[in-house]
Amino acid sequence: MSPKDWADDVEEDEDEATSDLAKRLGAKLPDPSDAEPSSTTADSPAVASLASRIGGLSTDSQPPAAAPAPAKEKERPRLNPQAPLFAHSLAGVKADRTTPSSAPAETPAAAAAPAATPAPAEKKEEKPAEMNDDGWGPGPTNGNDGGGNDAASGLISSDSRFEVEVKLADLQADPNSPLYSAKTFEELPIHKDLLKGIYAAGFTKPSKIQEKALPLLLANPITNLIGQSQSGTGKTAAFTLDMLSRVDPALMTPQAICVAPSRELARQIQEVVDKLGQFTEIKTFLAVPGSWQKNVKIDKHILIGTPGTIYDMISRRGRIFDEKMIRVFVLDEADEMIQLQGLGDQTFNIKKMLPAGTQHVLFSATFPDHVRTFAQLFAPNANHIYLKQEEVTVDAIKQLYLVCDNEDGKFEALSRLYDSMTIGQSIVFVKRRATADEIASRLISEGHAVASLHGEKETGQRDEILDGFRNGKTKVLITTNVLARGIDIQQVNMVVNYDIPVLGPEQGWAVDLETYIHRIGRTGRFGRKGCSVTFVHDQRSQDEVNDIMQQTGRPMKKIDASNEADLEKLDKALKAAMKGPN
Ligand SMILES: Nc1ncnc2c1ncn2[C@@H]1O[C@H](COP(=O)(O)OP(=O)(O)OP(=O)(O)O)[C@@H](O)[C@H]1O
Repeated sequence: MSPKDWADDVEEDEDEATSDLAKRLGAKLPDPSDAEPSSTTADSPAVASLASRIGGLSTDSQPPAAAPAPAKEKERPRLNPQAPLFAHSLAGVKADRTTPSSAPAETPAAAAAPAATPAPAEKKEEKPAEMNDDGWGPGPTNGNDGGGNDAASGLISSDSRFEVEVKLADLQADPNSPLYSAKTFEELPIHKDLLKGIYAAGFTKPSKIQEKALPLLLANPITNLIGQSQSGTGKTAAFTLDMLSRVDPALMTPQAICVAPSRELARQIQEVVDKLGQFTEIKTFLAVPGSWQKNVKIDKHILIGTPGTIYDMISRRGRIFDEKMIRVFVLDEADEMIQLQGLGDQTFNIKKMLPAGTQHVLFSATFPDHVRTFAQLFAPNANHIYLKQEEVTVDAIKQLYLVCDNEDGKFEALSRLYDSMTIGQSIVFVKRRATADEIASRLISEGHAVASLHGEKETGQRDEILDGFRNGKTKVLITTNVLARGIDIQQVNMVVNYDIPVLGPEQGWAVDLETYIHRIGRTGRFGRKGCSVTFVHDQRSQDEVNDIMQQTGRPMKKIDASNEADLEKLDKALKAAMKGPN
């Protein structure tokens, strides 16, 4: 894999800052091939080096978040008491809104895992890799969305239960669901103009992560937050409402930055911020390559973008925006954003330039143990909301694997799936860009509405392809890891892992569990159901699937592409997934 290929999956079109990073990464990265990178796991020396760099950051001596250094704080802009959202809307300071009585304390200990994990239902004994004979495996081994009730938790476990419909309201009333909420948005410390935006977006109740994170995020004094919640459970709205609450609309300069690993995700986040903030005066700016001009100041309140571009802007020392005005720094997909071989360098470089007292907010569906250490160094004294390992995947996503004869048999199986299934929309993940293009053109020649998207395409073309998929013009998107994280398209009811994601050579090409979890999380969003189908074509890929089952503690049902009964069941499951929870 060439250094460029390794780096450019996520930042391929970044400018100088990225090429510099790519050069530096290049020195360490072997295996020239055209594979798209998976997020990489830093090994111990890397951890040590990163930790030492964090230790040397000028802002590292960030005060305990709850008590920003007074001297530095004085340099910061003064609050505008007239600002409609700022200050008055924040938790604990809004006189006319009662702070929720159950708002968690501000100490990390008080906000640790239990905050995200209400009294767990009685656990069943785990038997990760065993299958039932009923064709679709057992219900959840332990769970967070149905307490073992297949109808509520996922797709089907027997035909008799297949028709049971579970509504979003049911899921939000189930204490074991990540969508559960004991509260309403009104009970949370959110300004009325933002409430209007929330209701206009169609949200009626907060999800668990929103309910838990918002009081912590909005409390004063400002405290950092590291928040983990399953894919598709509403993390974006949680950090978006924090940014919207903390900027002063009267100050026409960026005051919050959100970084994401891909331009597609940055665009999507910008849409969410614009939607939730539509009844405010707050404006956003998309900071991706080509979107800004040197020496032209940005007068918008919230910057959302990829880290190479934002670092490039910020390193121009006030000519694009004044970094001293930044109050909130959000890392979406934070585990990826702080990994050394991913986007870590630029993210750390941005952090170094921000004033003391900036709130650091890190969100992801995955925080592997070694990354938690980084995260805690990056966001000192943060409140933590972590999931237990067995809670990381949602049961609403039925995980299957499909056995093919060999590598060539994978395309035949895929083609068969699309010929015989009633598939709404689906995303197929492959390792190499060339494979994405090749599969797309073969499926197109068979008459399917397919597109491919990867890091080598022009940025404008990438936007057009994703928009086409979002609005249903294309039904199948063949892509690489560039879309593995964050992309939210509710009608996607199937994810195919045509190639199983693996880590780099330094990790012995081991299964990339985090990428697997994020990939399958493109379906089954916010209470909807979905299927993931992982292709197995030899002993190695079978071992990888076994490894995934073992690590997630979730069984995966084996399906045979040549078995009509299996295909029929998959078809039924996909049809159920298309109904959605509402
Ligand atoms: N309170 C809510 N009520 C109803 N829908 C919601 C609510 N909060 C978020 N959603 C919807 O849920 C979907 C998933 O949300 P979002 O994209 O924020 O998930 P996420 O947790 O960031 O997932 P990922 O880990 O994949 O990035 C979105 O379509 C969003 O509009």
